[in-house]
Amino acid sequence: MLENISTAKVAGGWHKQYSHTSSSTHCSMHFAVFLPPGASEKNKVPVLYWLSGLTCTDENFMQKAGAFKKAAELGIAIVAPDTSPRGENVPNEDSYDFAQGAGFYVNATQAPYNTHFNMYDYVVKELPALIEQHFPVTTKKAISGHSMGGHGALMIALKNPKAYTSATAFSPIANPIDCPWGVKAFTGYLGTDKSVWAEYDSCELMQQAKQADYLPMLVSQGDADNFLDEQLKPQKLVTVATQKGYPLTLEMQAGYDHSYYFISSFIDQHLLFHHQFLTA
Ligand SMILES: N[C@@H](CCC(=O)N[C@@H](CSC=O)C(=O)NCC(=O)O)C(=O)O
Repeated sequence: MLENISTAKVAGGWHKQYSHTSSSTHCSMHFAVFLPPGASEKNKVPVLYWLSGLTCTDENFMQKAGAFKKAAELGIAIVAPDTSPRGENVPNEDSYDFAQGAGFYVNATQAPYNTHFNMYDYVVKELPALIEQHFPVTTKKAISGHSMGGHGALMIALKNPKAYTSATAFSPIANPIDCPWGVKAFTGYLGTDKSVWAEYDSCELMQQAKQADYLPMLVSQGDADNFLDEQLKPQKLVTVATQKGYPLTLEMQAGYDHSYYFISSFIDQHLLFHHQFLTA
């Protein structure tokens, strides 16, 4: 059962927020959807799933990325889930990089997080099924995200290469098993067995990928990003991609930081990148 929370016309289309009870996270979840003008049961449109970063909700991308005009022009719907389960009964911590607002798009195995923190299942299975049931969309899907959400987008595409036409990321946490944000989150959600961590690490997954499962990837990274060297490490993904002949392009952008100012500067390019594969 979907509950509509807000509706606003934008760029000739519609931005809407919903809540629903999730069978994956066992709590109420919020998501936002942008429907381009003309989307209807007779004219279904493909979907870009957007995964946000630490501290975000469904609102950050929709309010700050400036994606609506280009998505409207290209006829692409955008769906932005929250970044974690939330609520009084959901475990939380007094930190910005773990628990609520920081689900890392994994299925937690460790108590007390394993009841609610199943964001992988939510994003990969439950949310697309819900979107395809209730909105005028096709089954063609692409995926993108920022920082923690960039990790989520690349990792989910690598694990489900037939489900997505293409994947892009802004400033992704490219190798979470080897950076402080990732080590903290994976220890808390997945325990200490690093073979389990590897199942959610884009570098490890790309290393295992079969050529028949390769899909086009674009990564944009600002060179003035404070998190670049310690947390993000996109060059490690490029090293694997080069070894494997994987079709990943990393574009370093001079002077840009980690913020939505960067995302809003290049979101049109990412939408155009996905459009060519969503409409092929
Ligand atoms: N300590 C900072 C960190 C929060 C931050 O920078 N969040 C980014 C994503 S970082 C990686 O996942 C973000 O998107 N913030 C929201 C926004 O609208 O900019 C802090 O707590 O501020």
